[in-house]
Amino acid sequence: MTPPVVLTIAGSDSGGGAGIQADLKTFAALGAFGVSVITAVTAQNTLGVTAIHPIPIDVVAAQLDAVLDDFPLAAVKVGMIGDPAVAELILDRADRLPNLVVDPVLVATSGARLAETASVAPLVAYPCLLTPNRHEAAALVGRVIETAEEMAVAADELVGRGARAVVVTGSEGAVDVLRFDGTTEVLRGEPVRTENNHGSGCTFSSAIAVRLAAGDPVPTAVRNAKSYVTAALLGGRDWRLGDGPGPLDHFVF
Ligand SMILES: Nc1ncnc2c1ncn2[C@@H]1O[C@H](COP(=O)(O)OP(=O)(O)OP(=O)(O)O)[C@@H](O)[C@H]1O
Ligand SMILES: Cc1ncc(COP(=O)(O)O)c(N)n1
Repeated sequence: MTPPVVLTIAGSDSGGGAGIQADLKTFAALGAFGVSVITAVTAQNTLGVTAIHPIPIDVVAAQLDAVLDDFPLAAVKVGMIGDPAVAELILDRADRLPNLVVDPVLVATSGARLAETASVAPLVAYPCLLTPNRHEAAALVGRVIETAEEMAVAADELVGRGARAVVVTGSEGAVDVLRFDGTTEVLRGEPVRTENNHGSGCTFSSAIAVRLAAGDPVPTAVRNAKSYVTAALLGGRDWRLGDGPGPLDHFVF
């Protein structure tokens, strides 16, 4: 059977745990055919990021148009975009990008800055499904976010700016807050004790995109994606890949 085609527009992680590599593994694990538009090449491993090379905007646009000219897309995930021009490009082609999920990647788990807040700002006002972690949500609304209540207020504020739905993720505590269609849902997952969480946000947003492509309504897609991330965290809990925070086991099933 022909699988749904899901696109990732994101940066490459040479360490294979986050970015394009995590996205394509997630798509494959969950039954979608992945296509990709690379916005930046990072030299990265589990210990940190040593170089970032943004791809020239005309090459980013050429990749996107090559994909759009030949594939029927069922969903699109956006990750690291180092340049506001990439956000403008996505907005320009948005009517051909269904089920748009935007992970506003700003800082890697290792602490390295991957993008400026201004580079994702144009997309935040578009009716997409936005998946900031607490720190990214804080950067977007301009104040510190700690509690689930503060996550809910921030999610509501971001919906007010134009997002269709917002999930603020809580990392290790496994408490996420979804704001969609006038209601707030607090999702309490199983906290996994692990060092290996590199790429959890990339994996989560990619899994949401696949579930939307499969026809799940937004709240179901988010819950299913969360279950998948928990399973992938549990699967990779005891392996050692690199000396720093390692990747998840995307093929845990
Ligand atoms: N240790 C953990 N145990 C259970 N769930 C976790 C854990 N760490 C992250 N998660 C879940 O993973 C998903 C992704 O959230 P997270 O906050 O880690 O994203 P992120 O910080 O943006 O990740 P990244 O920086 O890798 O993009 C959320 O559903 C979150 O609850
Ligand atoms: C290319 C790229 N995209 C996204 C992330 C965020 O993932 P994490 O916060 O787990 O490092 C990353 N490290 N690298």
